[in-house]
Amino acid sequence: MAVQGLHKHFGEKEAVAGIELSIAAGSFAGLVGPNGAGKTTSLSMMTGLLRPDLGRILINGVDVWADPPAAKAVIGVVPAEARLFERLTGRELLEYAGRLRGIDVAACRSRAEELLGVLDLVGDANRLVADYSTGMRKKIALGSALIHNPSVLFLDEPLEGVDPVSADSIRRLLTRFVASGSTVLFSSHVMELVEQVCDHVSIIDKGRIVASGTTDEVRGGKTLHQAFIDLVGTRLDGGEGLSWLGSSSA
Ligand SMILES: Nc1ncnc2c1ncn2[C@@H]1O[C@H](COP(=O)(O)OP(=O)(O)OP(=O)(O)O)[C@@H](O)[C@H]1O
Repeated sequence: MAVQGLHKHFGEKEAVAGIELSIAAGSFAGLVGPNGAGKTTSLSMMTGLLRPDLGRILINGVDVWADPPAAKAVIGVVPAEARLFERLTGRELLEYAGRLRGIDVAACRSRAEELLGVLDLVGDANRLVADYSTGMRKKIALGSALIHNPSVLFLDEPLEGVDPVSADSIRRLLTRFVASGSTVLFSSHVMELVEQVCDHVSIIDKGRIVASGTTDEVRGGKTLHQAFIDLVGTRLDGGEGLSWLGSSSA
């Protein structure tokens, strides 16, 4: 997939200021950046949810904003806070997601069972999504985004609020998905995770890509955490102000 000259303003605020990205098929790519850097805005434009002011996004050569149905047919999306059909059970939600994607009933059923198994949700498959925990919601949203076997999967903070066991099942599923030749692009604040799973990393700050390449290139011999701090800078000056904070002051 490729992103060319992507821009977005909200009033005076330039949220995304000319992003260029090129991610090869079969990559496990991470988009990292501080709060407010423009990750969610960029992902929303890439997935056809927010119209760019300028720029193009190409997925398998299809321009997302010139032909949204064709582009959306080959992508899957897991937003940071997925809006799910709360009154369906987990199993029903997966089957429904498959049916919406035009997959026949028998295939939806068998794919849903396999996904429930891999995501460790078999025991909760007949509970309403409204009663799911944060981690279970992330997992069922991921299953719903994968059931049509997309070529590119976009995830916004996929492991936020997810316990280590669920995080591991999500990570394994994504790794398997990428190994089959599909592409993952996800945003995260968790540098250790990105460093561990991603072969491609882009760092975004104030709406601009400040580093992009293989994980080793971007790290440049340091940890990704250190490279990130060096590029983006520390946000809080530890020496100035806050003299009242702490037990030594009255
Ligand atoms: N709908 C909106 N209206 C006005 N400003 C917005 C809107 N959405 C985002 N912004 C602004 O655009 C900038 C980028 O926001 P965005 O949500 O893309 O950042 P982010 O990198 O995803 O941040 P976080 O890591 O905190 O989720 C921020 O300054 C934000 O306040």
